[in-house]
Amino acid sequence: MIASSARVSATASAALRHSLLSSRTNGRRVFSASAIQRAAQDKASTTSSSSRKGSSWLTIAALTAVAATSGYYLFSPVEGKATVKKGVPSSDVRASPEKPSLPKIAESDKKKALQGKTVIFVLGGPGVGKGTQCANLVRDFGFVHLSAGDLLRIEQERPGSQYGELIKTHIKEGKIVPMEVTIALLENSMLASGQSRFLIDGFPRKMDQALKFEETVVPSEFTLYFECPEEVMLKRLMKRGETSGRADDNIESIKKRFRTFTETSLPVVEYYNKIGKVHTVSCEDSPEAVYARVKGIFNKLFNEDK
Ligand SMILES: Nc1ncnc2c1ncn2[C@@H]1O[C@H](COP(=O)(O)OP(=O)(O)OP(=O)(O)O)[C@@H](O)[C@H]1O
Ligand SMILES: O=c1ccn([C@@H]2O[C@H](COP(=O)(O)O)[C@@H](O)[C@H]2O)c(=O)[nH]1
Repeated sequence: MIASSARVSATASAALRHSLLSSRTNGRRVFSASAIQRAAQDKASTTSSSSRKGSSWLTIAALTAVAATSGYYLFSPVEGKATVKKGVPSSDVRASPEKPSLPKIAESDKKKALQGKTVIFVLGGPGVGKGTQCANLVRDFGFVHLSAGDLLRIEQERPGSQYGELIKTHIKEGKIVPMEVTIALLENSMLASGQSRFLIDGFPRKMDQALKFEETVVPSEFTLYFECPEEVMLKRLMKRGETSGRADDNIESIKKRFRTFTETSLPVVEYYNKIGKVHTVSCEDSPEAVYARVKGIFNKLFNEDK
């Protein structure tokens, strides 16, 4: 059986519940950077057992949340260690002295905080229904849903983000954003949530991302793969595009996304399939019918007859 969720303080989980934001696109829920920061700050402030700043992982969660919103955590590895150094990201030597100083987050503390976390990768072509099904799993199985695409869109719009422009052009072109950005966003969100079970939606999209995430964050339990013919996904995306406001829900971007998925992301599914770590679900039917299949898989794996 797969590990169940960790205990979190009532205040912290209430803060997290209240701070979950609905995305503009299709009602799916994700942690926004500011929501994570608020929740983590509440969480850290309720922790009396933390003997000194930076010593408990709850504090780490708060720091990573601050880092997530400041962008400092991204691209700041020091000699291979993901540390935050005196508020100056190693890639940004122009950082001004008035920027806040962030204490170091030791790799070993991060590792400890992430130990035993359950991660399920949710993959499938663009518009197959990953977000729709993840929402059901959040409701019924207490998972935290982290959509890599949504986290990137939030980062793209964060004032002052040094990655905004890069993310924007990659998304429009259906290209894959450099993995350092996406992995940092995912890892920060996992740490800040303080929760134990994660659905990582739309990631990894490339083999190197898969290997890096499993090596530096946490190995995945399995991949939930949603299968669907391209013409069905196209129809869904075009319909969603009528109201989503997404820069990539248009025919030109959709074609590019399909190509990237087939050429770059499908090999990830094939890799996990070869080692027996994929559950495939056909997605042509109604959302309810698809969920009945998904639920069947999760009921067996998590031994919870919902
Ligand atoms: N089984 C289904 N039948 C019909 N429409 C569906 C089904 N599942 C999802 N949809 C609709 O299709 C659109 C795409 O679904 P959703 O956003 O969940 O896909 P996604 O895989 O998360 O997309 P993306 O790859 O862009 O992240 C949405 O408008 C959603 O309401
Ligand atoms: O790991 C990831 C996830 C997403 N992207 C980029 O975002 C868009 C949209 O992703 P959705 O999953 O459809 O929301 C995707 O086409 C990529 O450009 C990424 O680079 N890496």
